[in-house]
Amino acid sequence: MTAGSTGQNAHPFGGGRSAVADAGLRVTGLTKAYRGVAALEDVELEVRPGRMHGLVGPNGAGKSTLLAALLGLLDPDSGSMEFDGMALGALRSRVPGGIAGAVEEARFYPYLDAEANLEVLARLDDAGGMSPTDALGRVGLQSRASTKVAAFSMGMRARLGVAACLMRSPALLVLDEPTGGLDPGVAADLLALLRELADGDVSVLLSSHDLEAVAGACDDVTILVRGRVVMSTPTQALAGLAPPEVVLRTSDDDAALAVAVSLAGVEVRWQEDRLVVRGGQAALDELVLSLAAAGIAIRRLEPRETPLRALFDRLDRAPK
Ligand SMILES: Nc1ncnc2c1ncn2[C@@H]1O[C@H](COP(=O)(O)OP(=O)(O)OP(=O)(O)O)[C@@H](O)[C@H]1O
Repeated sequence: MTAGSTGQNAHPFGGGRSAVADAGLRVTGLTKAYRGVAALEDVELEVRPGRMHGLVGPNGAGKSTLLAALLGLLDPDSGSMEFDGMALGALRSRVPGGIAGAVEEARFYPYLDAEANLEVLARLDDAGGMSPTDALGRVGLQSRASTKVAAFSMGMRARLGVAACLMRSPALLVLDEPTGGLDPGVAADLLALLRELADGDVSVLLSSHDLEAVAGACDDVTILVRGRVVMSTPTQALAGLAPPEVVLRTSDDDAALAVAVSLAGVEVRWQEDRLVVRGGQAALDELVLSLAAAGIAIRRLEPRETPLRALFDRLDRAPK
């Protein structure tokens, strides 16, 4: 699917939006089923102005369905979607200050250069926003304006997709898996670009199944599992929600087990021939000090998973 847009005249790009009551995006009770099978169930989502918001969930969680509904590419069965306090359905005019984005990857003519591709879009979709040249500059592709898109890497295509959206001067940029298929370094660069936009005047809503990457870049995260929101929180609050499991190897694992079970806040179990412990940072610090005091040397203390992965797995396993 290609870029879609909704917008309104009342709050053009930039100035004045913060004064709007109910500013930003608010989704309430959104439901969508495909042939009777629920893809979204009673979804609530809020993206406040100037924030970068990650929508995270495993495959099939409903992320693309939700973003497609926001971009007007499919109709939900029920619920409401409002932007700056106005129903999205009523905002399908192509004017600055609305929502722009892409579900699935943005597509371009491979035999045209980057600037020509954006010029085609500008002619088709006179959004009155940034010029192709300015949009290319904004995403760091100014030196590639005359390069045919056929020669573009996936990272450059992703940036060009962002540039296409920026030509609509959106207040909210909606991107489905923008880092999907990108090498970690390229993905990090793209997230840094989106972060810059969010630090400017474009709120960003992006989907991903990489909770770590999202948590590192976004201000807020909403976790969607099987069509339902299971958590929506500032990303700072994620740390410590689910302490990770840690593999512990010592000079005397049997004695270490006895020490660990005696400590509050530490869960310990054997997994095959290894000790696996789980606890918050303070509890693990206490374990380390207690092992040292008992004359037990620590040979390995290594997370088996990141805290966010632990959280994600726990939410994914939770009963419906
Ligand atoms: N056009 C469709 N027809 C029927 N079922 C669909 C359609 N699109 C999505 N679904 C189903 O709706 C559910 C949510 O799909 P969706 O693509 O929104 O999830 P997602 O979180 O974006 O997954 P992924 O990360 O794999 O893209 C899935 O069970 C999917 O099979």
